[in-house]
Amino acid sequence: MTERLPLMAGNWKMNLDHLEAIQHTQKLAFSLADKDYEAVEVAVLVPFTDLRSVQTLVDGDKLKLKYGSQDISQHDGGAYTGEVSGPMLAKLKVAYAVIGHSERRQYHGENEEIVNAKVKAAYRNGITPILCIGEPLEVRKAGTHVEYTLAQLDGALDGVPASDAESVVVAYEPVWAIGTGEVATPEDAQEVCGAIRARLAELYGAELADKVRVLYGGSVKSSSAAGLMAKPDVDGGLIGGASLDADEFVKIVRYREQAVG
Ligand SMILES: O=C[C@H](O)COP(=O)(O)O
Repeated sequence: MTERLPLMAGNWKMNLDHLEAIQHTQKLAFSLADKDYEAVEVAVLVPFTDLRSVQTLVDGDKLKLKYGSQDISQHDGGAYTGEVSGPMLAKLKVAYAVIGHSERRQYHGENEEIVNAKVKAAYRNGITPILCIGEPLEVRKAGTHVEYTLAQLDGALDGVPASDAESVVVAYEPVWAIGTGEVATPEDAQEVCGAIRARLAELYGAELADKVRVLYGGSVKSSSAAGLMAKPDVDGGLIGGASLDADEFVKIVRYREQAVG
């Protein structure tokens, strides 16, 4: 089995202006040591207006912190008012773009076709997608959460070749656990993350599936991270609210020091 480097990615959502972003990034940079980065890849996924500030800090101070955007346009340029393109993001050297977050699906009408086009736009521009999938509460209650989530995965990766898909990061985020304080149990997370890897194996082969990092997201805190990370198919976290507190985020990065709750 491949040794997958865990990824802890902080999704700031629509929080922290560019001045606050500088402060927050400096605090993370000060707190995180080389040994943290050796054990875990650490990324911040920031509002578009923060990207240039974060890039300047990362480049200037040669930080090992990775950064990315929370969205990407499906188009590479043109008359698309308000959109930010892959080439623009690539110029800012973003490593990642979050694609298909449930908040974008819910509030911005992003369907499978758009998510798929955005995944392709990211790859076209050398950016790694963090592809978010996961079921709403009613689907969980109906017990069809695995099928629902795998259908989202199939749709998002439709027509994506293995040479691209091998680097994808998939984030399983059950909508009922996002921002609610209701974290999925490690067993819930493993059930779906394991099914995602199995589907990747069906689509692209076991070797590729073994390399892909599958994250869990939804109310992750330092008190729950170790338990989630103990599961074999959970390779990291997509962390919203808790990533806005630098000390708490650093504790999550150091989940190995926390008790498995
Ligand atoms: O992208 C992050 C997820 O939406 C989780 O957010 P949360 O940790 O605030 O629940």
